[in-house]
Amino acid sequence: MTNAHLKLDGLAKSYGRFVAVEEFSLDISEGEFIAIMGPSGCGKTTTLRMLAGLETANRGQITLAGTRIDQLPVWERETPLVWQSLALFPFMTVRENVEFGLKMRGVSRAERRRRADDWLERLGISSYADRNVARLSGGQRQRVALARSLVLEPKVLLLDEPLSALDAHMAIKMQGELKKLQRELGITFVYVTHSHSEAFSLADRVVIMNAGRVEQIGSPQDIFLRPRSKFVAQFVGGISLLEGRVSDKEDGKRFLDTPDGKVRLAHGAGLAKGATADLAVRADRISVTVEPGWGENEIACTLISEEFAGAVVNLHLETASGHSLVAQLQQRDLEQLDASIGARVYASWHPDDGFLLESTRQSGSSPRVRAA
Ligand SMILES: Nc1ncnc2c1ncn2[C@@H]1O[C@H](COP(=O)(O)OP(=O)(O)OP(=O)(O)O)[C@@H](O)[C@H]1O
Repeated sequence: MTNAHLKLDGLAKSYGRFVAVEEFSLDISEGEFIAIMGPSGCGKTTTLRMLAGLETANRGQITLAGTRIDQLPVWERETPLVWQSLALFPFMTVRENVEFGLKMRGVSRAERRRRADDWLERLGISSYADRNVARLSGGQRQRVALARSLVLEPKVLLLDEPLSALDAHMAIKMQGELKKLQRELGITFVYVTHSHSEAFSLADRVVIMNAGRVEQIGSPQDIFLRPRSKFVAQFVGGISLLEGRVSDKEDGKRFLDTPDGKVRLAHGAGLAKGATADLAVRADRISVTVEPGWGENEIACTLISEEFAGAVVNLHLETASGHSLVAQLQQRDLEQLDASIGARVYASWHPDDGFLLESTRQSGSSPRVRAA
């Protein structure tokens, strides 16, 4: 038994021998905001289309509020999809677009109008009600697309990169509005996006996909602070990875032998001697100095480049073995560092700030084509 509102159980989709989605399982609670992320082609849209009923899964089940829906046609699913190209009817007015779904469901003219006008009002687009949608800005069209789905009072709203056509300013504004709306209505959102900031600021849980598989599901904090695999660490960014072999215990402490020297692992790092492991350290936990001797875990590096990112600056470093590390400094600390590009510097961190990745699967290493 499960009390999941929307349950995806082992969903899989192939096109010929190409595996678009290998196995997707997720229990979603009522009113939860789920974001699905991953590189282009990893299977995000295919997953959403299976939920919407626009694609038939080869395997697996979808259950909504205890009822199996994967056999139902699109119009009986109550899981409308709002997608990037919007697909509004260009020859209709804003109000006609919003009323369309209700008309298809046989709702009376007066009731259609009342409900459509209510949503136009809520989304701040009443003054455009009689305008042709072709004469709206991207942000206005986005609101019409939302109104058109929300007027049907869906249990789940599926959104495929809904803000990708908007400029950065409008996208941020709409992000806030979407989150507010989702909270107020208590509707479950499943939201596909390429934008890290959208996923991490909006979602209750983020799903990271890679080559048709789910790599990690967790709260934004979990994913950001505790990426499970090398792939997720690299995808999320801002994390330095060091490969090595776990060495003998010395004075009760465990070390990792890396090509750039020995580094101490956090207490409780439970790996057997000789095991290979990937150590991850967040960029904001790495200190950079021009003199050695400041930290317990210290690696000599060359300063390769500085990347300004507002109040902070990312320093890209290279170890003697050619490994890349990234350290995030405050502008003030950078001024104090006084090191130019090409200079020898020392990257250090506290052992407790390093964590071992659970899985060492490489990006793109999973076979995606089934044997004939
Ligand atoms: N109808 C189809 N026939 C064959 N292959 C398809 C079909 N639809 C999708 N694919 C392939 O399945 C894979 C997953 O596609 P999907 O659209 O789900 O990716 P995505 O993660 O949403 O990518 P993007 O971020 O670029 O939109 C891709 O390699 C795509 O080319």
